[in-house]
Amino acid sequence: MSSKFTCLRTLRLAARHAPRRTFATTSARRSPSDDHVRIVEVGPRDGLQNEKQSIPVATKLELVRRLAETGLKTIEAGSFVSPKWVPQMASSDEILSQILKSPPASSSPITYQFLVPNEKGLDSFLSVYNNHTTSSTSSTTTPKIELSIFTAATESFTRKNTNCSIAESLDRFKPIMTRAKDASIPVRAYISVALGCPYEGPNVDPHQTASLAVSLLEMGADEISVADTTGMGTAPKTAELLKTLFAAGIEKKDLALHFHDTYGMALVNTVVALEHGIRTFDSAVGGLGGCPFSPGATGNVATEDLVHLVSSLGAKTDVDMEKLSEVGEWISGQLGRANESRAGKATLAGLRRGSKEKAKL
Ligand SMILES: CC(C)(COP(=O)([O-])OP(=O)([O-])OC[C@H]1O[C@@H](n2cnc3c(N)ncnc32)[C@H](O)[C@@H]1OP(=O)([O-])[O-])[C@@H](O)C(=O)NCCC(=O)NCCSC(=O)C[C@@](C)(O)CC(=O)[O-]
Repeated sequence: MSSKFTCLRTLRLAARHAPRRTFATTSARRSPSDDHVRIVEVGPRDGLQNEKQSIPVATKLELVRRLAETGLKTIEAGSFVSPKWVPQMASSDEILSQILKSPPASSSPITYQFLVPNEKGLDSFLSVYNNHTTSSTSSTTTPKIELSIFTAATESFTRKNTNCSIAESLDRFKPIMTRAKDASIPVRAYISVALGCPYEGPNVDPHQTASLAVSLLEMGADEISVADTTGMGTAPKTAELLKTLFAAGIEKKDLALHFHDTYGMALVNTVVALEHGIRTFDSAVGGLGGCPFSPGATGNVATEDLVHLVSSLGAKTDVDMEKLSEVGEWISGQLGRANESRAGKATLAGLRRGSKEKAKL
């Protein structure tokens, strides 16, 4: 154990002082062009995992189907974690199976992502995945599937979330990475609580996040999603974190940012990240979400608000704002919760006004 911590400390020091480095990965990285922002819609997973009421699989699948029609190209659809820890995600095998069996209709190919915390989760995932991706299946109709692993920038959160230390979480990932690469499945890696921890407070050392990102990229991760799980992030902290990541040799195209909007700072932090050249962001339709292991943290930044922000800056997401806003309103109604997207609600109000005026003519 102590040697792993020593190793992390060494990496951390290296991240502080090292010249820029490059990482070899096996799959093509996404690098959206400068005026294009890639959105990873996490509503069906991060958005639903914390809901206390049981949500029918049909509703989850309907959410995925409706999101697929909006122009979103990456949707996180479930997670193969322990049902004792996160009961809401227990149906992820069925979700994956249905997506593979009858992919939701969409105008362009969609990538679906699933979380796996350990080899047991990977086994469950692969038993469904391999069953559907036999040689008889046409690769043009099979949707793209990716895996996500997750760790955190503080020991306390890692322990609460995954019942292990940070070093142990990295050890768990090594066989997952090897087996995923053998199956040609890209792997995304999350680093939670990078801008504030519910157990250790708002000041999380950005060098710790940089060290972890370096380890995960060296292990073969195709993308690092750096998460502000608690929403404690601010504009200066976001800028400092990004500068630290870049100084450690991590490139813009390696990174996604994942903001929760607990303090209403998510869009401000997004602008800071855009100014630093980041072009991939995670969000959840209707502002759904919250992590069961981050008490008090509220939803992800709403996808509708993110799309509106990006378009207000003259950049593109290829997402149909009206369709997306309808999805946010629909899923909020299904869950009996308020729609948290201001831009979504404003868009719908505008649509209703427009149709009333048309009806008068
Ligand atoms: C990581 C473990 C599994 C370790 O959990 P553990 O209890 O240490 O594992 P274990 O190996 O001792 O196993 C305990 C029981 O769980 C079972 N088990 C063990 N693994 C699995 C599995 N994969 N699938 C199904 N079952 C599993 C295992 O079979 C056993 O069952 P029992 O013998 O007691 O009947 C557990 O801590 C866990 O599932 N945690 C869930 C963490 C989670 O889902 N958190 C939310 C997602 S992360 C997040 O939201 C943050 C993110 C990504 O959005 C970014 C951000 O905003 O920060």
